[in-house]
Amino acid sequence: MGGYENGDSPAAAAGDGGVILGVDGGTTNTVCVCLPVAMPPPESPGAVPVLSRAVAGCSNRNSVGESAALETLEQVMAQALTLVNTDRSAVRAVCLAVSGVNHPSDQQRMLDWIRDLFPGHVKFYVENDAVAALASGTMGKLHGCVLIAGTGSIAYGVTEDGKVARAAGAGPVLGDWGSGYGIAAQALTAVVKAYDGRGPHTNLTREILRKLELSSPDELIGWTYADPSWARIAALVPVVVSSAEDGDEVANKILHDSVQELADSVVAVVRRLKLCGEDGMDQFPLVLVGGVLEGNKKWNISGEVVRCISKVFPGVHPIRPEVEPAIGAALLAWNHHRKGLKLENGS
Ligand SMILES: Nc1ncnc2c1ncn2[C@@H]1O[C@H](COP(=O)(O)OP(=O)(O)OP(=O)(O)O)[C@@H](O)[C@H]1O
Repeated sequence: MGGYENGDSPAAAAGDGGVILGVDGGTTNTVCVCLPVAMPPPESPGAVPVLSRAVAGCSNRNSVGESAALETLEQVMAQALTLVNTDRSAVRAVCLAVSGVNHPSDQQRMLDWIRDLFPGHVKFYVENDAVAALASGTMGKLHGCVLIAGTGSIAYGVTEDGKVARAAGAGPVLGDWGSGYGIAAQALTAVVKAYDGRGPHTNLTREILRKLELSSPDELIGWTYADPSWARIAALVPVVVSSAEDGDEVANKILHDSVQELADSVVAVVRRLKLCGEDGMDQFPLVLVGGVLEGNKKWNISGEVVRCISKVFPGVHPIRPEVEPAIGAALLAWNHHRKGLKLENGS
């Protein structure tokens, strides 16, 4: 990922204009990137001059508690600055996009905390991590909708005047059926139902048992109780996809229903934010992120989701980001900082 030009010292690479930090804080890990303030607007993802990139562990306060999450954020930002031989005094703006920031009170608490770490002139933007994913597809512009489908799923939209809306993303108990967990849980349920005689025969039984090295559906009970972590269940999605590709009707129905769920969450967000007019023809970006939306040989989940959405909103403009969310967060802060400078200069 990026780096500074050969021959430049890190401090020179940071330049007199100072630096911007972008942080993508997740449950699995936390990434911080450092960009120079003095850079031309990047015309392509490859043109973003990343000065440094640091990685740390989980910073979701719902998973590890507030003090551990804040400590991780502080460490990862310090490490990114050390890698360019500079310190907090060089920072002009920071965007923290962190999972678990769902409410204005979460945002306010984090702002109060981060203000004490940096000099008074630094500008801060605290957002949900979905915002960094959106910005990674729009190169820092906050407008449009992002659909994330990994272990969990969420649709999150932002308008140019700052209104936000989300749909799904509430966890499996509250109906995220398009998520990796949702798809795999439906597949496991179908296997158990078929075994009981409550549902149709499905090749998912053979394929899932083979994958888990179990010999009977009875053993699934012990397997799920042994460790019900969402990611462990969600890891079965490729088995569902390959069974559907091989013509299994139950697997195909699970994927079609999940595609509809994902499309419905995007449509709900676009409607609520009026990102598209009544005729559905206005163009709006839809950034697609997460393992479930990766391309497959035959069963193209993201392609099907976009096809469903475009029946309602033909103006949908799908984007697969070419930069990581932390760079999206940094570009967002960089854009805000640049606009602020222009206003100060009266241009
Ligand atoms: N080829 C594939 N087709 C469909 N799904 C896949 C494919 N490869 C991996 N997956 C699924 O993608 C999910 C993991 O995606 P990702 O790594 O984006 O999620 P995560 O970061 O663990 O979750 P979250 O974004 O909710 O924190 C798992 O459910 C996995 O089974």
